[in-house]
Amino acid sequence: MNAPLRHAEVETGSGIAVNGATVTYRNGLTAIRDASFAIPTGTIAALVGVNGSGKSTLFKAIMGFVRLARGDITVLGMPVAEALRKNLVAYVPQAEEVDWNFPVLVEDVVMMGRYGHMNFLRMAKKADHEAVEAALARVNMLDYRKRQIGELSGGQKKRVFLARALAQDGRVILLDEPFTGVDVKTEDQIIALLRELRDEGRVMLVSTHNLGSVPEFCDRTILVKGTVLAYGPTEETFTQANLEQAFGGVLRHFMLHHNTAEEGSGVRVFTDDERPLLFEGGKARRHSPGETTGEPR
Ligand SMILES: Nc1ncnc2c1ncn2[C@@H]1O[C@H](COP(=O)(O)OP(=O)(O)OP(=O)(O)O)[C@@H](O)[C@H]1O
Repeated sequence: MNAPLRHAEVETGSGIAVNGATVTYRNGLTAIRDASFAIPTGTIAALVGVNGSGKSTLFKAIMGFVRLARGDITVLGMPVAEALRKNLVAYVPQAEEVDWNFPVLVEDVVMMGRYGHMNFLRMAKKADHEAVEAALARVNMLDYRKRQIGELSGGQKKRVFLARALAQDGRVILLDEPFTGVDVKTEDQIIALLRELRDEGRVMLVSTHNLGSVPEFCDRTILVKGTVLAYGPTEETFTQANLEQAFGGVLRHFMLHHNTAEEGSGVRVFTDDERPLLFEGGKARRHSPGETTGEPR
């Protein structure tokens, strides 16, 4: 019998359930040990941790790219291999994983999301073209459909890969650092889109270094450091104490170097996109636009 999940949740509509997962790479390094978390459908969850903490390894495990030495993962209640066969898992990669010099048009990238729906000849049908068009319209990139992918800005590239996930109609969407290299406006657009997708009952798992945005739009947070340190509703897990455990000195360094001011129980953390994160009584919230920052409250 499997060990019970930490913060045991019995959820109907299970989105992703990772139970005691351990991944050891060929060189003998165990990147993730005994990791457990569960995310229900209709959720945006943040996967938060420092570089090398194992976020990508968890993504790879959910996409079946790496084998589990122990434990198991189910996606929408089925084993990973079955969910992949049914084309249910979509992936939005980090910019660094993509060869931007490869000569391919925006609409061709989005069409790749349809491959799993086509037969082995990969002949696009009317429905496939319609899905590509709808996906590009949804991310406001229809006007760029004939552009070379390498000719786009960082935020536009992200939106094209989001459109690919939409064209695929993935019920579970894994997004690796979706806010790196995008401006605040694009970040807001992406967040708005993720909220719509959540309301459609999809599951989004978002790996991010941008702590500032997490309490704003992620319902759940999973803190990673070689294992899952904590997971659950963001208001319970995204606490100063848990973040310090996950980030160790890095969080303090981050605070020290970003004009943090401590007053009473509130610690202001000025994040890289200039929208500070504020810890009050150990809990985080983001400053609202217009709210004064740096002033005693
Ligand atoms: N193919 C591999 N073979 C051996 N070790 C690996 C491999 N891929 C990753 N690792 C190691 O596993 C650990 C976790 O790496 P992982 O890429 O999952 O971290 P991450 O949290 O995604 O980091 P980042 O934020 O930098 O993307 C690291 O120590 C890394 O060096």
